[in-house]
Amino acid sequence: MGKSSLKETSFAMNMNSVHSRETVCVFGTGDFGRSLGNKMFQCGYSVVFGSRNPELSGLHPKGIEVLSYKEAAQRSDLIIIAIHREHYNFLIELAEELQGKILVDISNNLKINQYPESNAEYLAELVPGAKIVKAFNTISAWALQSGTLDASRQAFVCGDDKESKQRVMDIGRTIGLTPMDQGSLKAAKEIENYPLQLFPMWKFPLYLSAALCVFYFVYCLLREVIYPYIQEEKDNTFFLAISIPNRIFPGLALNLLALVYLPGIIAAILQLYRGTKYSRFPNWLDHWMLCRKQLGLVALAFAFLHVMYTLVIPIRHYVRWKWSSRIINQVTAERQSRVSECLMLGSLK
Ligand SMILES: NC(=O)C1=CN([C@@H]2O[C@H](COP(=O)(O)OP(=O)(O)OC[C@H]3O[C@@H](n4cnc5c(N)ncnc54)[C@H](OP(=O)(O)O)[C@@H]3O)[C@@H](O)[C@H]2O)C=CC1
Ligand SMILES: [Cu+2]
Repeated sequence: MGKSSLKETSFAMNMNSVHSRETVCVFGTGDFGRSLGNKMFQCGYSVVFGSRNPELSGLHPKGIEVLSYKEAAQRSDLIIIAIHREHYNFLIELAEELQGKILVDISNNLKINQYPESNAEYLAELVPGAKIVKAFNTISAWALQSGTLDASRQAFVCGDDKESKQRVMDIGRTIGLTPMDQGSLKAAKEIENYPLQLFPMWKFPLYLSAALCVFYFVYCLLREVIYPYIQEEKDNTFFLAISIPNRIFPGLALNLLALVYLPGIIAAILQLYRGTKYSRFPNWLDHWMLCRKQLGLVALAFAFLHVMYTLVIPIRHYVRWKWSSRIINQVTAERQSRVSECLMLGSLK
């Protein structure tokens, strides 16, 4: 390591320790405020809570102070608002204390697009003198408490003031998250919708396979049931239960598998065409690439169904064979008994 890089490292460490002693204020001693406050405290920040009833909120590690909202606001220029949007109103009265400070909005809603504006923009309207940053809303209180952040380290951050955003991202990094800058405060609405979108990457694969399924089914229905009926008055409706599905499933599985590989090829061609691999893919291709795993899993599910149906078919054939052999046995047995009856009658005459 060169001398200059050593110097840089020690400078960075000094910067870190300066950051670590920074005081952060958290408004609200609920689940999330407590978890985030404790986590920041563990990571070396000095934490002050603001609460309606400072004397009632116990259970804080030594060294963490709980004050009234007004007092707490005066202790730091960075305040994390761990309160539900519905209770933001009281912040208007604190406008003077909050003037010029960084307010971090971490709130979520219960429904997608519940309010016309995002919670962060609403906060900006209530406290126009403050710099608002949206962050940490996709991190759960439970994950912060239990330390199981592996799957959800990404913390989306947005805000209009670059410096404030940077400070919030520094806190995120210090407590072990991976902050992702999402741009200006306009992105807050989208970030607030993230936790409410269930399995966002499954939507496209599921809709696509449903559409393909319907298409193939109608095609097979026309070809194997309706056409023979019109042409030869043949009733093939019994194909509907097993034969047709079992023809659709492997085809679907193969088609979906092809769709798993196709975007990679398109992307490669695009990169060759553009002559660089560092430019962004168009949105549709990006989304397609991101749901390849889900497409592959749906393909696997169809392949599995195909296996199950294929195993069912021999059982069906066996049952048919068993019935017909029983009938044949009965018929031959009856015929034999008739023949022997006739023989008996003949010998009697
Ligand atoms: N829980 C979670 O996992 C996550 C929560 N969030 C967001 O964090 C915010 C807080 O959530 P959470 O901690 O779970 O909620 P809680 O209900 O546990 O806490 C909310 C806190 O808000 C304070 N508060 C201030 N004014 C009022 C009021 N008028 N009525 C009621 N409470 C008031 C209270 O603190 P005090 O009594 O000290 O005044 C209360 O403890 C929400 O916006 C939520 O969307 C975001 C991500 C995850
Ligand atoms: Cu097969």
